[in-house]
Amino acid sequence: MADVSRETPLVEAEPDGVVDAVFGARADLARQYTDALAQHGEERGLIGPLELPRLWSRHILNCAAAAPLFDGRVGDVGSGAGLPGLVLAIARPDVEWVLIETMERRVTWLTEQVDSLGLDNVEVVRTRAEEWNRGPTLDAVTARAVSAFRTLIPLTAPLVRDGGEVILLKGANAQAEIDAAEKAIRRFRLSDVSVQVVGEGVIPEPTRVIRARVR
Ligand SMILES: C[S@@+](CC[C@H](N)C(=O)[O-])C[C@H]1O[C@@H](n2cnc3c(N)ncnc32)[C@H](O)[C@@H]1O
Repeated sequence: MADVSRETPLVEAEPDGVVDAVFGARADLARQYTDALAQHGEERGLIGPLELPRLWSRHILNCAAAAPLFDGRVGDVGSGAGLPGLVLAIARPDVEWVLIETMERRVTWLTEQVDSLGLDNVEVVRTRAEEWNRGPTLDAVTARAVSAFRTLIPLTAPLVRDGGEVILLKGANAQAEIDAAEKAIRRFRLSDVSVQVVGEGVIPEPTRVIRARVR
């Protein structure tokens, strides 16, 4: 008899029509990546089992909703399983993505996914963001679930060119995180710091981002 106590939690069914609406012609690539994460994410230490029943709404679609905000060459600091970087690279093949991740086994996963999805707009770089050695060359940097805005500023702003942006995926506390980051905002010369909600009326859980202009 099967040991039901060790069964994997059910993966969330794809919300009706939303994946096609968000990813368009790239919807099958998004499904391929989501299936891979559902199948291997837990055993490879990329995603907790409690996330599987909300994999589409809380993770994949939540990241994809931010896709229209980016242009040029964009870094994702602490990409982990590929959130948001791989999802964004699927949704926006016209943008170049640099996935910046320090942990070797996560870099291996990201590289495997880039290969199997056939993405030619993604570079995976194994480094700590603090040790990035290409200077302020990116048009924008994003991050999700890495740390509070106050501590993310020194990890992201130095990678961004003059006039570029940090665009960070955040939760309900976004405004409180901005209020707590006053010193770092001044020190790294950020301007136009704001909270924006994207994906309303399209995805089940709209996404909050903190946006700020660098220098
Ligand atoms: C909690 S996970 C979040 C992963 C993913 N962004 C997500 O939303 O699921 C944080 C990731 O950031 C990476 N990380 C933490 N600090 C970092 C740093 N200073 N530079 C690069 N990667 C970092 C960790 O190795 C880990 O993969």
